[in-house]
Amino acid sequence: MPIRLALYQPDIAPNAGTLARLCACLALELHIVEPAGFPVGDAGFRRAGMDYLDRAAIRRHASFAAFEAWRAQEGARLILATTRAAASYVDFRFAAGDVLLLGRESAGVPEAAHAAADARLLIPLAAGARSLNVALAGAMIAGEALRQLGAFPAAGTAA
Ligand SMILES: C[S@@+](CC[C@H](N)C(=O)[O-])C[C@H]1O[C@@H](n2cnc3c(N)ncnc32)[C@H](O)[C@@H]1O
Repeated sequence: MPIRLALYQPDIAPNAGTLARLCACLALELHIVEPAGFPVGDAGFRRAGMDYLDRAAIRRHASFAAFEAWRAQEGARLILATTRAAASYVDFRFAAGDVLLLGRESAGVPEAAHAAADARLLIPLAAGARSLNVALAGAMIAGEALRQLGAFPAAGTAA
């Protein structure tokens, strides 16, 4: 198991669909911490995820507490992507099984999730820039983690 991606109460269905497609293409699990701001089966989610949704391993957790119970069972570290971090994600050593948590588009994550994280990582941005789109942030950090772990799917296996 390389890393897992997790979304904290995502607001915007096409972003979640884009990340579901990313996870399907990179053979990563996607965990969604509910409540999301859109229903299961949302048209924007399906449009962005396309047919990749059929092969995406998506697990929904009813609450952050339920997500944390699952993570404790897995013995996995929680790695939070946040604009409130000081440490750049490229300087972090990822480990197999890490769960990369992405915040909601409108508000990031609450203090409890921030405090629960084993590490908080920043994608450094140009002066004055507030944040990246959540799907782009997830793709950048997942790419670095897979590079470090040598865990990209073998070339030529894409369908
Ligand atoms: C649109 S941003 C959220 C902005 C929100 N106002 C905040 O303060 O967190 C959505 C999510 O993308 C990720 N993200 C976006 N830009 C980032 C950056 N420069 N470094 C780390 N994570 C970032 C974070 O997980 C963030 O919670």
